[in-house]
Amino acid sequence: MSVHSEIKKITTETLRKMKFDKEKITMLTAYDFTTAKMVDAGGVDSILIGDSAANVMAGFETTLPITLDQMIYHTQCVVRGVERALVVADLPFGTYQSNPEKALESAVRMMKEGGAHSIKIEGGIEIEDSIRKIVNAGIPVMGHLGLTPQSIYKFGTYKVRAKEDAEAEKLISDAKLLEELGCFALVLEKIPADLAKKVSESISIPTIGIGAGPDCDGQVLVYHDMVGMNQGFSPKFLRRYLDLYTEITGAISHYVKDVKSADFPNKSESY
Ligand SMILES: Nc1nc(=O)c2c([nH]1)NC[C@@H]1CN(c3ccc(C(=O)N[C@@H](CCC(=O)O)C(=O)O)cc3)CN21
Ligand SMILES: CC(C)C(=O)C(=O)O
Ligand SMILES: [Mg+2]
Repeated sequence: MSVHSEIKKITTETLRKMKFDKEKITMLTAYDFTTAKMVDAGGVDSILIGDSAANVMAGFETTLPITLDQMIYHTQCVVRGVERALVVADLPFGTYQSNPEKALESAVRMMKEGGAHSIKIEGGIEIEDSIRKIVNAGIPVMGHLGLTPQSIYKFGTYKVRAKEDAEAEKLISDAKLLEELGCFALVLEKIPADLAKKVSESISIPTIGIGAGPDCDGQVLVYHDMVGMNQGFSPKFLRRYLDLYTEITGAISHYVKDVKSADFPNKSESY
């Protein structure tokens, strides 16, 4: 560790303390070095290398096809750009479910090769043994409940989850289980705001919401969605802070026009 480092790095302990102090936690995704530098400089507390990379980086319909090798590559790129934020990397579909040994192996690769500070996996009681195994190896685990996109073929839709009492009860007991298993935080995706509030108040680890209302301990969005690069995705929970799709396509057509008209490059741009 450098003696010159002045930036106070965010740790899982920082997030725990932020919940205790009622300071909201901010999280955004990033998948590459240049974006990670900007997201970190903007002051987010945590950066997620989401398996949403399958969608926004690779153009797949679901998150299922992305591989552990590909997630490790994205994580390596992000880690090189981050100075302050806590880095969380999604383990992709098929690398941790139903096999605790394989789960630990995947998590270790993500830490060792990817350089992540922690990992995130989707599910509750179904993946209890995998979580226990990974936590026992000293790897911080973030849980993910509610809409869990790796199970899209089980549910068939991306509709709001846990609206019925039975599903809400299971979500509450899963959240308590994740806390008991030693997860340091958990994502709550697309569930009723009242339920997210209840969960957030009933556990001591931070909840990070996406489409889970204002009472979570923090919020997460996909970078490409919040800067308006991703025009095709408009769920109600999304707030767009820029319209980069329009900005960037505008700049590109301007460049095309300048080259076609021989305006670019000019004398001062030539040797
Ligand atoms: N670009 C992007 N942003 C995300 O937030 C995201 C991903 N990709 N990929 C992985 C998961 C999938 N997520 C999703 C996917 C769909 C909806 C959603 O609300 N879809 C529809 C409604 C579907 C329905 O009602 O059946 C919508 O309104 O856009 C929300 C979160 C969140 N994650
Ligand atoms: C939407 C967030 C929580 C996620 O899991 C992802 O980006 O993959
Ligand atoms: Mg994900």
